[in-house]
Amino acid sequence: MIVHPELRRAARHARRPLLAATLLQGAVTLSWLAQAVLLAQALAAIARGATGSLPVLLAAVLAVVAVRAGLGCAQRRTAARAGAHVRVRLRDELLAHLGRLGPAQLTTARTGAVRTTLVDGVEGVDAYVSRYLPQLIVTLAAPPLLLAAVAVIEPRALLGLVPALLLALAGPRAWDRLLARRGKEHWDTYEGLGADYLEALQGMPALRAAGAVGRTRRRLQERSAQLHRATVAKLRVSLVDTGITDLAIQAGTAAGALLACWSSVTGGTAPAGTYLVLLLAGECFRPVRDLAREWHAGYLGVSAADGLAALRTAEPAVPDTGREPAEWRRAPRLAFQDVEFRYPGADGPTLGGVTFTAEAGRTTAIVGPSGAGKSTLLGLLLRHHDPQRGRITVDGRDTAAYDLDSLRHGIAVVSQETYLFHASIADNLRLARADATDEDLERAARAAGIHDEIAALPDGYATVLGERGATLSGGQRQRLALARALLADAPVLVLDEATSAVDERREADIVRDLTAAARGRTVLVVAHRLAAVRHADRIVVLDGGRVDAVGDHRSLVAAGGLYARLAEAGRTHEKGLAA
Ligand SMILES: Nc1ncnc2c1ncn2[C@@H]1O[C@H](COP(=O)(O)OP(=O)(O)OP(=O)(O)O)[C@@H](O)[C@H]1O
Repeated sequence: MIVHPELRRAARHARRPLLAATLLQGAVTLSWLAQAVLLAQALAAIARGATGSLPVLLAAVLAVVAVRAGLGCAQRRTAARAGAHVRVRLRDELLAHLGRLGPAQLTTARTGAVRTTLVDGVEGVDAYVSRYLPQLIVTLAAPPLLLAAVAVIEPRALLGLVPALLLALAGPRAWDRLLARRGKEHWDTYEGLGADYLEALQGMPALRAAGAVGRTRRRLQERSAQLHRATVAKLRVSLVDTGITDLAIQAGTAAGALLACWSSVTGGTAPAGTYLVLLLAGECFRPVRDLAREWHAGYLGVSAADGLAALRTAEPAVPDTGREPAEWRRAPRLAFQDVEFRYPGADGPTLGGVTFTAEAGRTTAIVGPSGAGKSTLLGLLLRHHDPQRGRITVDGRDTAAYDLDSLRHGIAVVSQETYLFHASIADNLRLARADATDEDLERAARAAGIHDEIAALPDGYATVLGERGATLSGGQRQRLALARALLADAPVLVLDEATSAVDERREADIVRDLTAAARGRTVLVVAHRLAAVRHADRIVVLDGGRVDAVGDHRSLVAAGGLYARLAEAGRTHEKGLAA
């Protein structure tokens, strides 16, 4: 009888249907009581030899059975509706919260584990809330009423029923803590296995290339065995629970019946009363038995409750307290002022006092060696984290002053890791703008250098892409993601190695077309290959988390610093490839 606060909270999403389901469950229980009364009267009539009233009594029993069938049906429908409501609201709430948490959370949580909580955990909550909770309320309310009825007819029967009922309800509580612990262990193992499988499936090409498929299979087998052991450990405790309840039910029913028979033999109770007590003794325990059954259905919800609570209450890496809508009339100017940032738990700062501006409506490139902090800068602009010192302003206002959703909406991003969904090309593009016309899609695709390839497909823009865009090449995926970002029509466009999978010739063409298509927007580009950014209005050279130099291609090459060395290294690499 574990009532986790998270599950109580979830139940609030469907107060009314749950109340209706509980009342209907109560009515079902009352119908059993009515049936017991009628059967007791029929049995007493048979004992007396007064069979004249039997047809009426038996017809009444049949009517009660029919009514109960109807009530049961309505109860299950109402409970299913309540459960579905809880599921939808809970998933929606969790997804919205995950969206607010941003990528910072997803670098610490495993995707497979989050998926298990969102899908299986929420299913478990549905069963707990819609089936277990109504039965729990009925189980707490009905037996006292039945005991009161028995007390009126034969108080001595209570000597057997009350202790047994108390044992059936309170006995298993001694194991609640252990059961909760085992449940948590089981859930953690289950979540871990889900995450392991997802990772193995997604990383199958890498595993195959590394010849590590066999090793991974053995590791997954061991994890499955671990889950089996956790399930058995949990079942053992659960079985003790059920055993105690069953024992109490059997003993209580037998003791109640014996006491009623003894009372009848000694002339203390009339036959009708004895039959009624015999039948009511069984009815006292019916809700307890039903509760044990529903417990097994809703148990997964109890196990998942901690994980759900952790997900729902996870603190975003940045506070969303800004109220200003990011609705810039013109492309805004971006300014980084003495920005210092250290990742949580990192030894030293990743950025140590970065200052530069990206002028409104211009293209600014950020270049530098691997690990210089380029992606980190872009992450700070999008407020995946906040800097510990310094400011980042957009259109003269601190990024923290903007409403987080609208800030991120105003900045379209294409990163190295594009994400395409198992849907048509058009649907993938329209994620950026649901009301975009076919002409809009085509214009964006042309600018991103992918239109001709889409048009050559038999189904064109209606072509369904495999999961993560599996049916496209890396370069095509990137260009589609670029088209999507252009379609978003955001005043700021951020490209983080957005063309890294495209060949160098193509990259130069795309960047030229893109610059034309993005004219009027403020564009921030990070690229390894300097050829992709040499035409940028301004180039910021970052090294070891500090700005090494700022200028245009010509002046930076002339200055002969890090940029010139990077440009030289790029040229040597190109020659090497050409040779
Ligand atoms: N989530 C994180 N937690 C801790 N450290 C991180 C995290 N992300 C990046 N770093 C560290 O911050 C430093 C800068 O990383 P960043 O990705 O910003 O560099 P970059 O210049 O974009 O590199 P590249 O050109 O290779 O993409 C690196 O040393 C990296 O290890």
